[in-house]
Amino acid sequence: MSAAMVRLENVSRRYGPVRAVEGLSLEVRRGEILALLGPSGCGKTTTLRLLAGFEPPDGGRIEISGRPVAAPGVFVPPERRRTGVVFQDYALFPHLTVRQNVAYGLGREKREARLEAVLRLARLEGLEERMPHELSGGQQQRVALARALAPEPAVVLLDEPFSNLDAALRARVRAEMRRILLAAGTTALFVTHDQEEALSLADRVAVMFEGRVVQSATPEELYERPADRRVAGFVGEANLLPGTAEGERALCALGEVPLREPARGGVELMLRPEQLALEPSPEGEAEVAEREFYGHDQLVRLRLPGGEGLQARLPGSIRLRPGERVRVRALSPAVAFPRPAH
Ligand SMILES: Nc1ncnc2c1ncn2[C@@H]1O[C@H](COP(=O)(O)OP(=O)(O)OP(=O)(O)O)[C@@H](O)[C@H]1O
Repeated sequence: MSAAMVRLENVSRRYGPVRAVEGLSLEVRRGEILALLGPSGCGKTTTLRLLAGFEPPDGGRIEISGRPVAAPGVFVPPERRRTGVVFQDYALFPHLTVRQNVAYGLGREKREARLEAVLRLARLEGLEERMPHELSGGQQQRVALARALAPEPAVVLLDEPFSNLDAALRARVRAEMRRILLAAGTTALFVTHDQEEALSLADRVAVMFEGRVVQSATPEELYERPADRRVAGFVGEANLLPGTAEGERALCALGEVPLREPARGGVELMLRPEQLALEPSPEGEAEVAEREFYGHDQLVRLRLPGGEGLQARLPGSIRLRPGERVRVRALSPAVAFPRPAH
């Protein structure tokens, strides 16, 4: 396993009575792209600012490349942390050309060779003499990324890097950014509130709620084995059903369902909509309530006899009508959470 390039240990930051970051611990490994994912106001931007050194933490320890940059009695200023920052609005210098923007912050000795390499890496050849206002949003973002990468930082920090781009452009720019970061071999941490962005771009995702990280995992692990119901609902759509676990399986309104991890007693079962298969049957336990057709697939809302709702994601070609009865089967094991206390 590669060493941690960035380490935050029990870091806190308050603004008056607001605990923006509270006991946060997190590691970013050398060469990985980590997404810090959480709802608005959970402290993502504050974490990024603490890492960049724009403000000091109230407590805890931050290390970059094995060196403490913030700890009791230690505070290394931003320009000596070896971090590159890509701001949400890119913050390009409007009166400087693309070349001058990227060259900013490069020492004179290394400048020419490194500048050409970074411009090529970020596919900015041919745009070097343009001014920022003469560029598209995606191109501006590549300039901001090139400027951050130019001094070969230990870690690149990106704040909501796609929020200024329209939806159609986002997926393409995302793949492009991943390609550039991988080619640069850099360690990167980006913050986002968009689960799709986090899952599709990052090697690992850290989910943050109320100032702390509650789970760090690969995108697949996070989606398939969320730590609790809140993470489950934040990283995707989650069906939650009460059940009784008996080791490797559980009993619930769908009958017997296999479990990912053995459990016993009262549990709450989590099944993703695409884990459910439906079969029309007059004796089926569920009734089709609604159907949303998307072409490539469809979302079918079901009602169980106890009144609980369920959602199933199915190929668009399967025809089901509201009012029809269906049998519901789990195609893969459910995750069992402890039953919430009422
Ligand atoms: N300079 C500040 N002064 C006072 N409160 C602040 C300051 N900066 C952030 N906060 C508060 O700290 C909390 C965390 O803010 P932060 O910007 O880190 O969240 P975020 O997860 O990045 O949210 P968003 O996705 O909306 O940008 C919020 O309640 C915010 O209002």
